[in-house]
Amino acid sequence: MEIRSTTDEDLDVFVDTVHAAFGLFPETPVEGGGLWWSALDMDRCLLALTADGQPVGTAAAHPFELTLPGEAIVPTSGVTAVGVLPSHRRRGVLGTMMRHQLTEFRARGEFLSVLLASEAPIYGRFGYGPATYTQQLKVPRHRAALAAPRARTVAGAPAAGSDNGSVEVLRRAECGEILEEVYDRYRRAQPGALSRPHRWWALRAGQPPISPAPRYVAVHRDADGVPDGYASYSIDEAKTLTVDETIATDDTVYTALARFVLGHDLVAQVVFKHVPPEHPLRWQLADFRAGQVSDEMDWLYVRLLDIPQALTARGWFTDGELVLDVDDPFLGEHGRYLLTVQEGKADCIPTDREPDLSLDVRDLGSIYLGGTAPSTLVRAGHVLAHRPNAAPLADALFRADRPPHCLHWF
Ligand SMILES: CC(=O)SCCNC(=O)CCNC(=O)[C@H](O)C(C)(C)COP(=O)(O)OP(=O)(O)OC[C@H]1O[C@@H](n2cnc3c(N)ncnc32)[C@H](O)[C@@H]1OP(=O)(O)O
Repeated sequence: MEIRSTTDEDLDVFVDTVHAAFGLFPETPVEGGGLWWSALDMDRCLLALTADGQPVGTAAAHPFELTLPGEAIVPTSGVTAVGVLPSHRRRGVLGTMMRHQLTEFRARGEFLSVLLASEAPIYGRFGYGPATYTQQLKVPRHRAALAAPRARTVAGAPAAGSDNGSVEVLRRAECGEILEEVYDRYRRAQPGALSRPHRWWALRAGQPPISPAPRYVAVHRDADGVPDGYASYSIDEAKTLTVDETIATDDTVYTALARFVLGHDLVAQVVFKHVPPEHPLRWQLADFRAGQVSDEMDWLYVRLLDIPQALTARGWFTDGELVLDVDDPFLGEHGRYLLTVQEGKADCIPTDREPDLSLDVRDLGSIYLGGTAPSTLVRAGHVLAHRPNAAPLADALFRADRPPHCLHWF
């Protein structure tokens, strides 16, 4: 089995092979782009070939930036387009491609990698753990009233800022660069969010609202007219208004956009796709049970490649000290680290002190962004706590400024 990097000349073979692996036929290119694979960087793709040169496997990586807790922005490779022909499965082709990729990422100086998994059991063995989660929120319109915010200042005035902005509805094709600019501001402050490289928007490569699919977009502007949020949506024959994504640079803007779609005439229900866990919108509904949560699922998987670098890159919100004993069976590595957090910054050095927690690198990937509590993995039997207060201390340390969330599909 040979694994080799591709060039632009390999695009057709790559696209045919990955589609055959998924049992699909490649779509016919359309003018104006819109095809997911048009955004691939061919010099970051791999082909697996048999001894007689037949392509049987594919893997690709997008160069993204990932926002970590504390608004730290780091480069990462987003693994995608992984496929092995049905005729060549379970012979180790994927394992060989994964090893090749991880070596390449490290050679580029990257200390973590991410992906979205087609099936949850595939990637744990390669050191990837689910790290962000997403869910749908459905609200019947007749139960969609928002409660008045209860928080008051000491002087008794409402504490929540009122929205001084405005909402304008545009067709997707009329939005110009507004969505790209607003998304970029949003993702820089949202832990777990990925950058969307300009070429994705230019090529219309991705899911709505990036793709050319027809959409209306409610664009929110601040008091000075500067766009600071949007909700891209469509309404079907069953009178369901489905919001592809609600992107807001702060909570007041999110509330204004939610209020707008929830108040839309001639609509029976509103479905918000991709709501982050613990999002305040459910609490804002006057009728808590009006918000029906469904389709909760894992989204971004994280794989650490350099543990001290990764742990010192993110922001921290509680001081403390923890010894982590980390096993990386796929890469055949093992390390014990003393993590010391002081005033928002971490130091992470090798140690031979007794460990507080012993864990697999995939589980460290799951807790890294603050979206999975270490104590949950202790209770699940995956992480071993060596003393009673190790898990609560780890929970407090790893918790992020807000739950990580990613809604970029790749
Ligand atoms: C990030 C993305 O692109 S997600 C898209 C992933 N691709 C797909 O789902 C397309 C359809 N599936 C496929 O193309 C293939 O089945 C792949 C790519 C998932 C796996 O490729 P293979 O070459 O068969 O995997 P490989 O032989 O290296 O398997 C390595 C191990 O993973 C296991 N494994 C592989 N696929 C799966 C799966 N879908 N579910 C559970 N375990 C799996 C194998 O059993 C093997 O375990 P072992 O080492 O204990 O024996």
